[in-house]
Amino acid sequence: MDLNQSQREASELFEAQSHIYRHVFNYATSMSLKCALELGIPDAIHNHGKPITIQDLVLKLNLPNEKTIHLQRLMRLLIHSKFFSITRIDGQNGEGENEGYVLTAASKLLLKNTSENSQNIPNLFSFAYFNLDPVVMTPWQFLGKWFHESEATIFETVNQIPMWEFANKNPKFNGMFNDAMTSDSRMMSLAASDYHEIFAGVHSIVDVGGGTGLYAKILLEAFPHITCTVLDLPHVVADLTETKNLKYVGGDMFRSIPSADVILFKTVLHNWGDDAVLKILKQCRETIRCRGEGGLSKGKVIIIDMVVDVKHDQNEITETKMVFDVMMMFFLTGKERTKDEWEKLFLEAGFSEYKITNNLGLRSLIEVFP
Ligand SMILES: C[S@@+](CC[C@H](N)C(=O)[O-])C[C@H]1O[C@@H](n2cnc3c(N)ncnc32)[C@H](O)[C@@H]1O
Ligand SMILES: O=c1cc(-c2ccc(O)cc2)oc2c(O)c(O)ccc12
Repeated sequence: MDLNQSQREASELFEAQSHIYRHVFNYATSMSLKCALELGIPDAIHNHGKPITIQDLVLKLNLPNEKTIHLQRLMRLLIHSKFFSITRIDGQNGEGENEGYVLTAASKLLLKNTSENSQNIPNLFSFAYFNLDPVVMTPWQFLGKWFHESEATIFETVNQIPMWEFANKNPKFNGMFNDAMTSDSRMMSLAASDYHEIFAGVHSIVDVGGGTGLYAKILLEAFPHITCTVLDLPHVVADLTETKNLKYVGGDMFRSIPSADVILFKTVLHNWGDDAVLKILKQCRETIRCRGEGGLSKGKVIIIDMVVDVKHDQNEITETKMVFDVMMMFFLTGKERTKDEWEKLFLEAGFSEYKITNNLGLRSLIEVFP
């Protein structure tokens, strides 16, 4: 059927309305996901060991029977958002056909961190839980206000002090943030064994801003001959257990970075603006130069962070990288960088070459050479 001009305009506006509603209510999907995590739905489905009917799910979650229909509707949204899937179950004892919920790749990553599911098995429960907590979500309400104010970040507009200081003063926030970052680091175990070439000839690593050391442990498991020093702020590394080849140093990367064959920054440099990153990279360049003069291997810097690539990345990946970019800007004065933006910093800091490996999903591994 041919549409006339006014029908075409109306259709375009209805589409625009739908687009607006989808984005205005994006938070409803996030909050429904949070609800599923609070209720323990992924674990209940996982522990059932086979597709679970809505009736059994209500029982497992200890919910009142009258909430069955509400749970079913929550599940319908989360199935549509690819967090769960539904499959047919052949009825037993002549009960006829039924349907059961199963996990998807996304909900398998959201199982709670039980002892059965610990260490290096990827798990993003703590990451999701932290980012859906009111402490993290509330400041987003004040973006407009922040644009009129003089604080460097929205975190300061809302909490009066920068985030790292806040973490130092609030053990609960510090614990939740570190757990979230550790949970994000677990994903790295999926690619560690691909890095034989990258870590060939490497005997020592300093993981700068390495948090509680999970990524260091993943690397040491894959390359046991290496020794690793994790440098982080004193309140982050206090009371952590060292091993023969894993040491912790409490300090400030802007003051001093211990020397090593590899100076590693995993999701650290995107927390900072260009001036701060340049300062850190120049310091790394100097450390590497001095090692060369001392007859040691010159070494390299390894950065694990996002590289924004609108031309080649899928739309969903680009959107996520841009969300991280504004999150880094509003909360930490940081940014997600394009290849050209990274290159400019490397050259300005005195490095001559770099190589990007893309096998970490949203993140890339960048080797930077003197
Ligand atoms: C986003 S987290 C990344 C942690 C870890 N690399 C990971 O990927 O899980 C950034 C880390 O930088 C640390 N950090 C912030 N300022 C620092 C400083 N001045 N010196 C050393 N570490 C710092 C934080 O405490 C935090 O652990
Ligand atoms: O996923 C995150 C979240 C944060 C974050 C968001 C809001 C806050 O009030 C504090 C922290 O920070 C992150 C971060 O620094 C990082 O390097 C990776 C991920 C996240």
